[in-house]
Amino acid sequence: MSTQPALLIRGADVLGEGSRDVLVVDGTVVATGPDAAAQAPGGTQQLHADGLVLLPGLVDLHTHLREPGREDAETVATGSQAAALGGFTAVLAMANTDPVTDNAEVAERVHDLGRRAGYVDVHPVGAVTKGLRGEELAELGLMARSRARVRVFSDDGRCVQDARLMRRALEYVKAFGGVISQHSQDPRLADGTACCHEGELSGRLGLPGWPSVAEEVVVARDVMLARHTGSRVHVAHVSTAGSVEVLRWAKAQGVAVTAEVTPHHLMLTQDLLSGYDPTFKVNPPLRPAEDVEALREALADGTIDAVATDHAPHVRQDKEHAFVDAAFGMLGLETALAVVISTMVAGGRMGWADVARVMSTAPARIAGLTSQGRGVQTGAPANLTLVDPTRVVTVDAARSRSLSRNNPWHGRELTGAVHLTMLRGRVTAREGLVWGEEEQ
Ligand SMILES: NC(=O)N[C@@H](CC(=O)O)C(=O)O
Ligand SMILES: [Zn+2]
Ligand SMILES: [Zn+2]
Repeated sequence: MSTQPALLIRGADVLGEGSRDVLVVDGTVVATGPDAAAQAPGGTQQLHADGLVLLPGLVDLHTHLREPGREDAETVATGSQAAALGGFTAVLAMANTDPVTDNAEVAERVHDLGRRAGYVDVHPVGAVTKGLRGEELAELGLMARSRARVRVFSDDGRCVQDARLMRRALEYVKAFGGVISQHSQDPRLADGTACCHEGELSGRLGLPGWPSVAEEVVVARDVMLARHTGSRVHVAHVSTAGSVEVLRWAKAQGVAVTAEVTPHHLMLTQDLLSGYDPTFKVNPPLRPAEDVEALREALADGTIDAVATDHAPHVRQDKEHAFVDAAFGMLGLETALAVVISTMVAGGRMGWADVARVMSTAPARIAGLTSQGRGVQTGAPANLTLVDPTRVVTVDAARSRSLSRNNPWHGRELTGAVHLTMLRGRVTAREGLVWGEEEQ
């Protein structure tokens, strides 16, 4: 392994708490503060970071990398590049691949592809049930003990509908500190055709309705199963005010439940569907403004623990259909931080320490990652993200590193841009370029 030159980051605003120098040697933060410069060994490179905010590297609990099986939509390498450009140093790769990540062999393959690409730590999520069929449990223990050390399990894309299976899965993963991440959608209340928030709009547009209660009944049930089993449940892509109410109650009872919200559910509303553009078709659907407001409030007050992208790339042929026939999902890795800054920081609802909590520390804790989300402290691995907090960027879908173009942010002005991302001291992305392109 080649050794990295030491790096002194000068004058960055660390978590918004004031400017400090940070010295990185051999992939580790070795000093912060006034004496960092004095400790720098000969040959240390300097990075002038005045006006930039330094955050711990972001961790995404919910990414679809599509490999194996749909390498035309995304690969571990291209998704990892998009992640690094978005300020991430670790991503959890969902199990709805082909073949499904429901055994140790596929999990290790995804893990190793991530290692080889080298832009972010790729942690495979294991399926809860074999083939995502919802019938029998997948090889949870074997995946946990594999080289991939799987801790997060999800049938995402599908809901684990059977309460008995969900109960057994929760009991099983408790033994090794795992967590079940649930795609909360009661398929009897919102089937596979449901694609528009159920209400006046779905009626007017003539689209099959996806009622809020289809999410809320599953969240409520799972909270009770978590309480009963004493195990951990995580609610993926929370989208309604009612789910927030259930979460608030459950947390007050001390139930081990955590939840994530996506950037799109924090900013975009259902009225975008009136043009029938399949770019805005996503599961769960975009909701009314009242839900968006409830989600923002819940993120700010800690009821929702984390922001997760649900980056869901799809090739043109799967998206360019009549709205009802198009695939569900939208891109998110490269824009997530800017959306959080634009919706939560710019208006003063959250500070930088909160951003670090919801996009790094909390997701790392939920996923059981010990070398991520550690903050900017001496002795911690140098997984870091430098942000230009006031730069306004107009999103251009054509410039994305993702192989797919289903980008709901195209043409939007967002505040905040990733300046640099570092994984264990190595620069993985810098000003729109990824590692390897830099030196040319
Ligand atoms: N979110 C989506 O609309 N789609 C996801 C699956 C999922 O997260 O449910 C996908 O895999 O495309
Ligand atoms: Zn889902
Ligand atoms: Zn998903």
